Amino acid sequence: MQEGKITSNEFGNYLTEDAINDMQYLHAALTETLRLYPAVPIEVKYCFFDDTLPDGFCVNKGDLVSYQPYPMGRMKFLWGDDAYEFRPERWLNEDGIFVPASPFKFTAFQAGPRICLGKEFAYRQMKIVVATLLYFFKFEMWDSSREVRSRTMLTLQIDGGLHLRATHR
Ligand code: HEM
Repeated sequence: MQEGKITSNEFGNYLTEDAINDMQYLHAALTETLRLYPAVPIEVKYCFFDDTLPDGFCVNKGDLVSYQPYPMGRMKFLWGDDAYEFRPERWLNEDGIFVPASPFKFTAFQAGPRICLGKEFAYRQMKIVVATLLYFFKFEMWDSSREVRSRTMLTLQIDGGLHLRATHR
């Protein structure tokens, strides 16, 4: 620990409700990460009865219907020409305040009555962990020439892991 630096326990005291709510850019960066790399990349639903979807498409009992957060997060007609770019600013208004997208467009947490119950809790956890790590450490790729690829399982995983070098700030 460098002289003059606070400890991680002391840093924790700064992570109040207000401080976490004020982390608008971090909220945007986490959302942008989930847009491009949704933890659940592909979802399948089973129809319990015949039904008509909002666009008029008919489904029958026993049909499987899939919605796919991974490709949806990269569709240019949904996100614009820079859909493949990691740009947290797309989520912020001119005052730097996070503006949520419809959960039917940003589907990483699903949407409707069965939307992820832990969504807000997950954001809080992610903000606490990321804010603490970034306060104390700088991260860089262990091998900057390596291309990071994801692997689609039930959840989205990083092929071969993500090897980083962490140095104290
Ligand atoms: C970044 C983190 C998370 C993501 C991306 C995420 C995503 C999702 C998704 C896509 C579903 C729908 C699954 C399905 O029905 O097929 C879901 C459901 C659910 N999640 Fe999360 N989740 C996250 C964190 C959490 C946490 C931390 C909790 C608990 C504290 C949680 C609790 C739940 C529960 C209870 C459901 C079921 C809701 C229902 O079926 O009515 N999630 N989540």
